[in-house]
Amino acid sequence: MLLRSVSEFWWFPHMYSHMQPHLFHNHTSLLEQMILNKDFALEHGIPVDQGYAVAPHHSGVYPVHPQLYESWRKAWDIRVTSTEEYPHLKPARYRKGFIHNDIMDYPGGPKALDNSIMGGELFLTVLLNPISVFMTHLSNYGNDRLGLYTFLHLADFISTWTHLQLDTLPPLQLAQRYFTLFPQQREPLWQNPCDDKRHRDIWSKEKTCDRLPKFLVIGPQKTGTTALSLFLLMHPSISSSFPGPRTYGEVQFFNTNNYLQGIDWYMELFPLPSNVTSDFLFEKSSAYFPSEDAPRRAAALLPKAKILTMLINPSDRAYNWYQHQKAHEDSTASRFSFYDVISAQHGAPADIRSLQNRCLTPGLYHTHLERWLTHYPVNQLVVLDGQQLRRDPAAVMDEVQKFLGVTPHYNYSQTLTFDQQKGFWCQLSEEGKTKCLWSEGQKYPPMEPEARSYLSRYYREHNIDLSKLLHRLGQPLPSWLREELQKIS
Ligand SMILES: Nc1ncnc2c1ncn2[C@@H]1O[C@H](COP(=O)(O)OS(=O)(=O)O)[C@@H](OP(=O)(O)O)[C@H]1O
Repeated sequence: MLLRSVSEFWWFPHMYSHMQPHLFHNHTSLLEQMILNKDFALEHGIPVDQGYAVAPHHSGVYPVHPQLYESWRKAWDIRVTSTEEYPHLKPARYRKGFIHNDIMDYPGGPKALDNSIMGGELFLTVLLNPISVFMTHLSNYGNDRLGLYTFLHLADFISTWTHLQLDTLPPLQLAQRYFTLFPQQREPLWQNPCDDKRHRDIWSKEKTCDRLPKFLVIGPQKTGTTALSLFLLMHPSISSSFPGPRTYGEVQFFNTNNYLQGIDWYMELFPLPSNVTSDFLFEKSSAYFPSEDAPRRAAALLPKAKILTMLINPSDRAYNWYQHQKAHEDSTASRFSFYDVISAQHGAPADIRSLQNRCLTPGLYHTHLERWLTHYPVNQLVVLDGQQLRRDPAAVMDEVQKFLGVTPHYNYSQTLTFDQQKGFWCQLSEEGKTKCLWSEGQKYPPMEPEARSYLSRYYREHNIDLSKLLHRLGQPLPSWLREELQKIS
């Protein structure tokens, strides 16, 4: 009987029966189940080209199960789903859409019917959202008579009490309209699937949130973050991410398009800790510090993480960075002197202005720290002194251990040694060998006085703001900042 009326309803382009995709870890078997269903549909002339699917039990869409997205696209060319519950489970009117792997997910409405038609939650959902999607289950609603009742009355109530005009479109067009209305929602904001039991329940049992970092070293670049990472890894309870692909060993998840790969991609880059409570995973991506996106995204996924930042005099940082670019044969850095780059004015060629921007902007420490502090509480962020790390790394590492609360206490003064030839502190192995970061010491000449005084002036107000911020945070002023402030007075 149903097959005779195929043009009257939409087929369920999913797996055979009502299977939950997050229970299938293996992509191939998930796909097989979908193909079984599709073969059935094809055999009986049921249309399968609508590009729209809903996940049974809301499983696999959010928290994202990449296997589902892959199979959906391969088997059914799914382009849109209205499976609900992203990223906040309640209330319904606050739900948002997102796009992952080119599949659009936009929010649906309540599953359960309550007394919310007449001015309640259901009514508000329609009133406050230009687009609402509702699903009903034949079996849930007394063969859907209750569903019919509810929506007829809802429409009635809305047309009686408001000037809203109700309209409808097929799923794909509706989703397109949705993301035109809310372009800012196109990008997902990943949250920790283990923070909410309801999310955990519809997440694969083979995945674990233990593979997420407990702290981040956020940079900025050229302040000594690689040395800090090397020293951190000497601690028996601390491990880092594996080297990220294509980003010079850094993961760069929160600040780049890597973020769009999803959290499975991110978690794969971490080892499984042997002891979840005492092991500390971290990653260092020094471009996180000045990133507009990183603090918001990091705080959504890792709200409890500790944030380590290392600062040196921003003028020195700019100079080190420029020399680094030059050593890596950046064509603009090779053609223009440091002074030319930092002092370029508005009308200067675009390439030099772009290099200038990348060189100077990370040094606006106060601005970037304030951004991190709008997303993380003060006690989760520490500002380390990069100049002190160069002079007395054991003291900095003691401060870091205390801040992280990592055990056992590791004695860095016995395991770090100063290499006179290289001019840096290096790791001393048990066999008495030294492991340094660079094979040679610094190769470039000191900064010219003209450039230094230009930058001192350039960063003056920012340094004053930074000192006020550190004061507010109860964190000591690094020596370089004191020196810069003395120049002002
Ligand atoms: N112990 C030790 N060994 C080696 N290098 C040390 C050390 N402590 C601090 N530094 C300083 O670190 C500077 C490089 O900073 P980063 O590691 O943050 O650079 S990067 O952004 O990751 O490329 C690097 O800057 P350059 O000298 O300009 O290369 C060093 O001055």
